[in-house]
Amino acid sequence: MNLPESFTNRIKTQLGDDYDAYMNCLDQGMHHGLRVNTNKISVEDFLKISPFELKPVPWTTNGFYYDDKACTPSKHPYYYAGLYYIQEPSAMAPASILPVEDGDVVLDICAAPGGKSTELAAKLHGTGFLISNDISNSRAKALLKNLELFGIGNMCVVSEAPNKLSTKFYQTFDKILIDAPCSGEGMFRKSQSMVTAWENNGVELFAGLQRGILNEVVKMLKPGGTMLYSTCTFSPEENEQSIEYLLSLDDTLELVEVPKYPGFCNGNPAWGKTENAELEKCARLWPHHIEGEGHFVALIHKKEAEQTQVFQSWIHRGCKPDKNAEEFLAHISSDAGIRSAYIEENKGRLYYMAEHMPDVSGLRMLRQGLFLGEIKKNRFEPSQSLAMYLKQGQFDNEVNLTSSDDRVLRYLKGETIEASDQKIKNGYVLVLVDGYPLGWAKNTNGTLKNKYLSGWRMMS
Ligand SMILES: C[S@@+](CC[C@H](N)C(=O)[O-])C[C@H]1O[C@@H](n2cnc3c(N)ncnc32)[C@H](O)[C@@H]1O
Repeated sequence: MNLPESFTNRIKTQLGDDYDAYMNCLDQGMHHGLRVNTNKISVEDFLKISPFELKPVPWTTNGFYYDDKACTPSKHPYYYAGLYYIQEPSAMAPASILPVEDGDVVLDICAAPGGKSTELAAKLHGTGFLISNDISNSRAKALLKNLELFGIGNMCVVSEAPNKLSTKFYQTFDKILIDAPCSGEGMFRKSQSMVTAWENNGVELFAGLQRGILNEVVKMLKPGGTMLYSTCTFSPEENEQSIEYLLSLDDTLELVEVPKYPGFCNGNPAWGKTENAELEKCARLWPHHIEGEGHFVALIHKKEAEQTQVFQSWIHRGCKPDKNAEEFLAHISSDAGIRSAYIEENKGRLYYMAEHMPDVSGLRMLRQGLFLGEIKKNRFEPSQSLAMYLKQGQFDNEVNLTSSDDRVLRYLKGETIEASDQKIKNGYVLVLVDGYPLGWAKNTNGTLKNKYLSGWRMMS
């Protein structure tokens, strides 16, 4: 691999005797992983139907390695059913280690395209609330798609600068993930373009960006709350030194030991500026010690205080849904948990709001709550996100196809399919693969007109 001398000199000083092992491993192929969406399927059930040969990623309960030469999980219908996320294995560590619990209010501040947000949301089990933010609006669109694909409803996707968020959300969050923009030294095996970007930007630019973000998250974490800082780079300036900077902002912050799975190394106090021995509690994942591209992870707790400010809840105005929407929603069973008191309408679009929804007015917002569908010309058109949110048996008109049925791929490509072999009523039908929803179709006497969201279609 072609690496700039400025990088090899620095990493040689950093690694000492480990340098050769690191350099040798860069000439081997990268590791590929997928992470099961436990919001839709248990790991046990997924392993029963998995068409791929999988090997567990040791630091997660739901992450697995696959051989990219033997299979392409991103092209399988289960991917379109949101049963897993394709994720580099060391990138699975941060969301797995942040101890999200039911009912938590969580912020993922640098979230796009959603690799970690999708796992944080799954860990909430439909309770609490997730705000997923990314400063880049175009990347936030991909983030929204991934959260929708995962069937998440108790979320908000925003695209804001951290200082705008902190004016709104003072001491609001139980958990915060900061997967910081970084120089990406752990991405060199993925693409030579990452090396070029590293040469163009350097580590100082990112160290500055990280400090700007840390200044704001520290205000947003509740006393008693926990945050996790991660990067996919190795430079001390962006890792140990960023954590030293964070600790200097608030003396109620303390480092928590990151679990050290086999191959994980301690953070290195000598790579900081204050020689704070506590930095050993951080974890460094190096590609020559684990099967993954590399990461840095730090877990930080804010000590309890007497007073905490609770976020200003969304005021549920509620609405009486339009007659056509109401008729449609009557076909959804109550165990889907969509209660009419929490439905909001905005310009003909209906949203299901979580019970405890932070007030995000005034923020650049891409989505608040679960988008249910739209009233168009006196008809209600259900959304793709509603289809992904539902589970088998929750809509009263379903077509369940097996993954080997060629109609599944044809459906995902946007074609009309025949279903005269199925006992279904005319009108909207939820199309499933092996019991997992893919999207909507409209049945007329056994012919299913395709209603799969055009932007999500499978390319031929
Ligand atoms: C490492 S990536 C995040 C990857 C993501 N957590 C995932 O797992 O898919 C860093 C992200 O930070 C975003 N970003 C950069 N500066 C930011 C800022 N000041 N505030 C919020 N997001 C920022 C970038 O647009 C980028 O999407």
